[in-house]
Amino acid sequence: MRHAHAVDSVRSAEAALMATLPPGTLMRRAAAGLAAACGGVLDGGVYGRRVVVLAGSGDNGGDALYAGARLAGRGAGVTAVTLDPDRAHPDGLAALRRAGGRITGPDHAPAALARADLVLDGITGIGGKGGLRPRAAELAHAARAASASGAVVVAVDLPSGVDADTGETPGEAFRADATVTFGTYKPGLLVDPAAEYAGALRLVDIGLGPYLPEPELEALQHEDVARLLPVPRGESDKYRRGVVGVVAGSQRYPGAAVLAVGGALRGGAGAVRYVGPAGDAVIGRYPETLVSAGPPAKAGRVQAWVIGPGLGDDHLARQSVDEVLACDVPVLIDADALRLADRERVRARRAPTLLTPHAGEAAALLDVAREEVERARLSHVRRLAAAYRATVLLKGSTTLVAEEGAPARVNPTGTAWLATAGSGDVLSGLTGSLLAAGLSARDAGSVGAYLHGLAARHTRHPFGAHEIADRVPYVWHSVHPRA
Ligand SMILES: NC(=O)C1=CN([C@@H]2O[C@H](COP(=O)(O)OP(=O)(O)OC[C@H]3O[C@@H](n4cnc5c(N)ncnc54)[C@H](OP(=O)(O)O)[C@@H]3O)[C@@H](O)[C@H]2O)[C@@H](O)CC1
Ligand SMILES: [K+]
Repeated sequence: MRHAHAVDSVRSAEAALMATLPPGTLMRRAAAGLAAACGGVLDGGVYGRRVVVLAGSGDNGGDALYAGARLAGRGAGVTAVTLDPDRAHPDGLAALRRAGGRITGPDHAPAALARADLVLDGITGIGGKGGLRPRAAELAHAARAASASGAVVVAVDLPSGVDADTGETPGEAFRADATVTFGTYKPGLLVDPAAEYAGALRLVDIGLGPYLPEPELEALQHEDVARLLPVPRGESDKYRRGVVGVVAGSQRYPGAAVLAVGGALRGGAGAVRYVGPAGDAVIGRYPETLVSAGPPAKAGRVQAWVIGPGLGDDHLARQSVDEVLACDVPVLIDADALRLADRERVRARRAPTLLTPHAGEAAALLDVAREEVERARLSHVRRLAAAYRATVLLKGSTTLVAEEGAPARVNPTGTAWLATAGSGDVLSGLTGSLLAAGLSARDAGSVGAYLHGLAARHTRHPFGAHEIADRVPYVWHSVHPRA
């Protein structure tokens, strides 16, 4: 599992750890890890390469200057550009001077950057507030130009200008090829739009671990998913493995039913029961489906319901949403059903409810503009989870799963190729199937998003949504070969 902690937690852990160590130890650890990581990103090694350190006035600049000193010690030509020469980290400057580095002011930045092989962004880290101020923004522009001419930009702890806690980018920010972060990930490194500025992530262990509280955010890795995947046992039969009911599709959109059932068949439940008017299309593609014309209340027992893809909003759709919400089993609410599900009824449910909106649907439920949700995804997914007292999976470039009282989850496997018609229908079926197989709403949401993203990454693009469903068994096997 990858963990991300809020700035306040990092600061408290740092203070507790620092009290046990000689002064300067943590910065030395950070700088050593940073310098080693820089060596790794420079093809052909450090010796003789031109490094430009952009140093702000806080400890983030200190880290960058100390790392610059180490790189100079390994034979790099290092120039530090201090944003404010009178306030730059004095010990860091002294270390760099001793190692043979040059120190200059912002006026000389364009010339230095034009020849750089490597740029270290040490303007702000977790102490940054708001978008970059004008002089720092100019350096970010100059670094972008250097990057376009082939320099590698490495952000120190965070790309300067992104919000560490929220993943928001309130103004100008650095764009990095890689970010070397210290002690723990920060939410802003994992959540878009900021995550897009961070490039490849590298964590340097500085010993904070024992002092960190519960994370703000976590991201499942292969081994976590392998542990959570439902695996049939010797005594399993199709009912014990779980039956997932799918209420989807309409005369107008039969394809949504086919895609949701396609996802559901690949999510580990023992059987898929389809309820709705698209039974012929579903059976034509997936003859193993148990089909009934409806309504859901008469369809027979299921361990979880998925309702919404292509459902429409006619009388039948409303009745189906009512009946499904009345069931005492987990329910996944997607697409059209999000609009039809009464908030108070969802809040009153005792069995788990999982809402799976994209940004536009989440915005409509919260009565805000879509751009607001996209700008601050983490806070909006949390607001929605609180408003509905439910688990919420917010789809998008970095899919998030939130539930009150637990760390939010961010999906690390997403790809922009998933922005294709019907992709959400497959996800809802797949995730509902995991619910029926016994996973909690939070686990089902995050495992569903993980497999869905991974399947897309392993499908040749451009692809149609049904191909994602077809690819799930392959990635399931790659995550858990023995299951
Ligand atoms: N915690 C840990 O465990 C460890 C932390 N470590 C390191 O310390 C870093 C935190 O250092 P920090 O607290 O000194 O703050 P930092 O990020 O340098 O920023 C403050 C400076 O930025 C400026 N500034 C602010 N906003 C700005 C803006 N929009 N645009 C432009 N400038 C802006 C602000 O200016 P001021 O407001 O003072 O005028 C001030 O000069 C952390 O990220 C990590 O790298 C490691 O060494 C080891 C362990
Ligand atoms: K930085």
